[in-house]
Amino acid sequence: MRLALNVAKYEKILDETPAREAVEEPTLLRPNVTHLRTRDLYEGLCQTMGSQTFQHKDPRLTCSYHTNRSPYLILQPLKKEVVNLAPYILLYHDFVSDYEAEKIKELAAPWLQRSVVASGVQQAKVEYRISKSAWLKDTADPVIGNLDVRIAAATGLQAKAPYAEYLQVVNYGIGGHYEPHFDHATSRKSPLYRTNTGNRIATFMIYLSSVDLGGSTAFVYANISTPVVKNAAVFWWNLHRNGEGNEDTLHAGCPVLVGSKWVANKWIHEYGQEFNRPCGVNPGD
Ligand SMILES: O=C(O)CCC(=O)C(=O)O
Ligand SMILES: [Fe+2]
Repeated sequence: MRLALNVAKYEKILDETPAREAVEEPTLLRPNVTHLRTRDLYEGLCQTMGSQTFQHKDPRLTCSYHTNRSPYLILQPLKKEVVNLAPYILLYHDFVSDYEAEKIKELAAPWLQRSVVASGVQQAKVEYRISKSAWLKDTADPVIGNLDVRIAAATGLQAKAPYAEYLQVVNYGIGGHYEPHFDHATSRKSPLYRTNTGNRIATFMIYLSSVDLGGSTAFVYANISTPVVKNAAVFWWNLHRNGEGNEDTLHAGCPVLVGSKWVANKWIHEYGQEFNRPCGVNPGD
């Protein structure tokens, strides 16, 4: 009885509702920007999710214990994997412990906000970066302060403000991604220069979670993607020794298909590193 009444009720509503005009779906056009022309490469790399096996082809892509002549690392060497030579990309396995990864996420969680990117002199929310992020000062907790010490030991660079940015913690939900971009500023007007410490010479990015599917970091021109290896950290130089941006570092955070992805970024700036990474004039270095 109830069912029959419902059917009659909804048929009446349908009869009375004017037919909706066909809605034309807007076509999503990809802007004609150089790095977006690499879209197909990017999507291909996201689909292979770090399964490239170049390691077998080049003996210079090694795994080793890394002490960097630092007393800190002699006691606790890092597991370093050379993932790519040009651009130079390293993966440090087990760079943080499970406890540290959980602590960093716990400290960041209350402060997460929609991520932004540098847009001219300002910062803007854009649809090509879908995630939430928060900044953590080294004084927020001993775990964060210790991390700076370890990053400095691994890279031989100064990792504390103002020579580096605070730690940026990023969370991507399902569908979260960051399309191909450079970490360094490509314009002198960028807000990155506000601290007067130059451009971002290097990126040190720690994976604080694993992901069930998707989410690898794709290096478009290097033609590799690094899978999300929990507790591992990726390092690369954004700038050549002559201070110019290395365009081969174009990279992306692939869409997360299943799971929740967490990373922490430490961006190291040029100034203060003069004796740690001396300048050079060769545009290839
Ligand atoms: O999430 C990733 O794998 C890459 C993130 C990234 O490139 C960035 O935050 O600048
Ligand atoms: Fe990036």
